[in-house]
Amino acid sequence: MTTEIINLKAILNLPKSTEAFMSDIHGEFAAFDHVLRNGSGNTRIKIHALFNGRLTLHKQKLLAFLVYYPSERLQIVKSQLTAADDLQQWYLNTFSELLELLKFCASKYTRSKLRKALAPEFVYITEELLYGDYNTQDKQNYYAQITQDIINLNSADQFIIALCHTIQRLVVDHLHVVGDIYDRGPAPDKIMERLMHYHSVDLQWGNHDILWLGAAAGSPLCVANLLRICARYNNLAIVEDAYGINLRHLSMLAEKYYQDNPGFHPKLTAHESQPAAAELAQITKIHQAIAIIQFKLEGAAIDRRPEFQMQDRKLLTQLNAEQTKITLHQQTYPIVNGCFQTVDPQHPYRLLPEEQEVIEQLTQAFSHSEKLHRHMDFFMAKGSMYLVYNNNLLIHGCVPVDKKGQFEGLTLKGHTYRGKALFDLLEQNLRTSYANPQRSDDLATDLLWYLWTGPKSPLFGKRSMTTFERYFIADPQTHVEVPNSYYNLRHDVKFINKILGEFGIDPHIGHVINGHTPVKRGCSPIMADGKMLVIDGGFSKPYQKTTGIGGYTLLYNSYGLQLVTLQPFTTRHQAIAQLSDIVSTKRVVEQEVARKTVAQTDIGQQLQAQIAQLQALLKTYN
Ligand SMILES: O=P(O)(O)OC[C@H]1O[C@](O)(COP(=O)(O)O)[C@@H](O)[C@@H]1O
Ligand SMILES: [Mn+2]
Repeated sequence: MTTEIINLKAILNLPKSTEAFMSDIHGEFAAFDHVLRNGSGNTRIKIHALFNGRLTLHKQKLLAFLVYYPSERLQIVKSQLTAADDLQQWYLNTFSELLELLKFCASKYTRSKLRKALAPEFVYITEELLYGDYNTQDKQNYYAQITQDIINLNSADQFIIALCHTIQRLVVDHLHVVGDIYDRGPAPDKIMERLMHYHSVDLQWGNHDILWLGAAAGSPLCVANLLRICARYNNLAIVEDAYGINLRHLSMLAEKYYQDNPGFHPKLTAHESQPAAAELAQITKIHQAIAIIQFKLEGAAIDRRPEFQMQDRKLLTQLNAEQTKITLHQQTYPIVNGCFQTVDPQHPYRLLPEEQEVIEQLTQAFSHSEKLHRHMDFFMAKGSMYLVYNNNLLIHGCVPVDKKGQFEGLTLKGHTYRGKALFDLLEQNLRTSYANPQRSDDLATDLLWYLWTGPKSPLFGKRSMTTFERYFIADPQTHVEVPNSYYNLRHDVKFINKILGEFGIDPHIGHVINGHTPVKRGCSPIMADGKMLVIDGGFSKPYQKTTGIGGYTLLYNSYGLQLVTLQPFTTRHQAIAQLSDIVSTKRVVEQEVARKTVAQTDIGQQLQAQIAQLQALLKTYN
């Protein structure tokens, strides 16, 4: 027991490990993967600190890229070093550089934690090489023998790859993803797989993630919205190929009722090539079919849930009899790109029997997709509406408030839920709905759709979503989505202190960390004297025009908080070939006066409680 107390106390004195925060990855797997591999720029910094003066900048870069992409870089090196002796020398140099770097990265951790991070087959050898005493002649021969054996037994590449992966793993100890893994980009499923294999992660749900959780939970409203977005961004392959959901019935319905319509052509990013004509026509028709199903389902949900207070979003009722004009807030606008052929002016929200059949079949398919469930189970296990972690509050969107900063809420059965209670209510219902995918229009399931688009949804954070107006009305004024007052008020320190207090965080030391709203070019992601940080920097390609950068990562280590700005990522191949690291600047948000230790973290608190328990036990035994 005494040894355990000594061990725990020793851990408390180690420097606080590094947390990384990212958000709004929006399906951009390659960029996300690159940032994980380069430890948000941290690896380069460590290499520089360790090798400056011994390795040229170019050699440092080569070492960094070996750590990020070991297999690919090994191939390139081997194709360049054709003489056996040169390659032999490269292996020897590389072993020693990587071991030195590994030791440096591991200095914050206990030996036992490092052991767990090593590839099992190389644990013994690595520990011998790391902790050995190189000075004595016998030992030197022994190490020379080990390294030579690794090379002779053709294990050099595997050993290097294993060391690189361990370094990648040690540079960032814990990752937070503050929402919106899904939608717009091509590979959210790959991001989920990567996260499922990541050593330590938590997730806060974003409004887009809710659509996928909702689809798996049996919500036709979420299914329709997510399919519409996939069609809009030419990403239906995610649904069909990644998650194995058959869109044939939807496609047949679309083929029967819809024609070409420029308002429903998919949005393509600069590097994406235009789909072939037949495919383009098919996507455009599906896009219309599912949008109309969505608007019909939404009208029915609004009627079913007067407590959501969304009556003003029943726009199909505002069309004139010919469906050529619409009246909103006493103003009449012409309809552009109209496609209301399945909408009965007398009963605009009634689905055609075939639409009903299609959406039921699709909802079934989503709630039965094995792979989607694997990903969503992980989202449920690691995810939440908000997280309090080391005195920081992590929320994707906002805490809804009125103009004066008073918490606004949702009233259900006479009770108003606001502030933290609103988050807890919504999370509880989400968990209920996810556990009961066979229910499709109960309150818990409808609340998932509310999370996506409701006026008091903390994940949406705007008065109303103007999807209908964006498709069918030309006047851009109707497209404006009015943000919750939170977004004005969050620049103010007092307001942020109030939010932190609501979630039980000491306002003197805490921060709020948000994603969701891309930080526009020229605007600062650091607000309220550094207590409010917005980290949606534009991983999402369509939003890079607005932000001018490729994303942010926030790092929180023993020295304080730093914000890393990333340049747009092109492709993995190009990154490796040109050694282009996308980290551009690193800004210190807050610097600790003295280096923070484990004792000052949440884990430190738990360890202290354990120590106290052990000490009490020891006393009773003595
Ligand atoms: O860029 P698009 O595809 O028009 O989407 C716009 C919609 O996305 C939203 O901004 C929500 O997505 P974000 O969570 O990424 O902001 C809606 O408020 C808006 O209606
Ligand atoms: Mn969002």
